[in-house]
Amino acid sequence: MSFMQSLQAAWQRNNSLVCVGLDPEPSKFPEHLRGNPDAVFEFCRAIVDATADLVCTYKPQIAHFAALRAEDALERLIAHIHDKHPGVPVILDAKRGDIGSTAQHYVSEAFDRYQADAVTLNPYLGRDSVQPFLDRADKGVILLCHTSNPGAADLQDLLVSDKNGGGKPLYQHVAQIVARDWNANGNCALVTGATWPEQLAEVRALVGDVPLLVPGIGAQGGDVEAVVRHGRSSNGSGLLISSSRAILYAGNGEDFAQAARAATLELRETINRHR
Ligand SMILES: O=c1ccn([C@@H]2O[C@H](COP(=O)(O)O)[C@@H](O)[C@H]2O)c(=O)[nH]1
Repeated sequence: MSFMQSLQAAWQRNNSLVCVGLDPEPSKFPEHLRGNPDAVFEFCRAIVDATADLVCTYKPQIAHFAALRAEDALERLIAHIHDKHPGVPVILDAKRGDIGSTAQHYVSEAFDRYQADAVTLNPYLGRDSVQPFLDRADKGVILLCHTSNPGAADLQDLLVSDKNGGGKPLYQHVAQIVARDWNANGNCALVTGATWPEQLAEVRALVGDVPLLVPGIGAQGGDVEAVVRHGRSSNGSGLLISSSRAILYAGNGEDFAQAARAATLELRETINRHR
């Protein structure tokens, strides 16, 4: 099954638009895991096993593993998700982007080494930097459009001129070229931050039913109701609403995974109330 088919199936099967972000931070782990040499894997595996029936995707952020020299834990974690929770796609949040020859290695990193189903990319280097990913029609290609951070406006809101002399913000141009030109294989999605609901609505209006990965609720303070109202697709779906810290660190005792489950359940219900 392709990423898009798995995503559609997971949206329906789990009645969920929740994407749980897997961002391990050992200083926030519960006491009983602290001395464990495999704590990163054990922590993330417990979260996954406690939430897999409530989510549409998982999104491990690669820097959180690489900084800890825990890339092998990330490989094992993704293998575990595929093995024990088949049908829940994994997005490698890597935000890659480079010239074509190097991009091929990033393709291999995401899809061969880590066996991810989709990867986040920075579109700033242009079409040829993304093409090797687009060519993997079975894999998801998720392009930064309007990110959730305060500095997103510094560059992404700058007006760019089109061929007819009209102007529009860069993020709208990204949304349009991805939906119109880069999505020939139907495997593209866009990152649009929850903290910018107006821009989210503008992107949705430009891209039809292209899926939107929406980080920025929970710890970053985005409003779930506004995200759903502005971002849902024509059938009340089309969103991967991502939360990491608010779910991972909902509890810090021995029952941390159950606390994460309760937080995921609550988020799923809040989202579904507004769909
Ligand atoms: O625009 C973006 C793109 C990616 N992220 C990533 O999502 C999570 C958010 O974590 P929270 O704890 O839910 O705030 C994190 O991995 C970021 O690198 C983003 O926040 N905004």
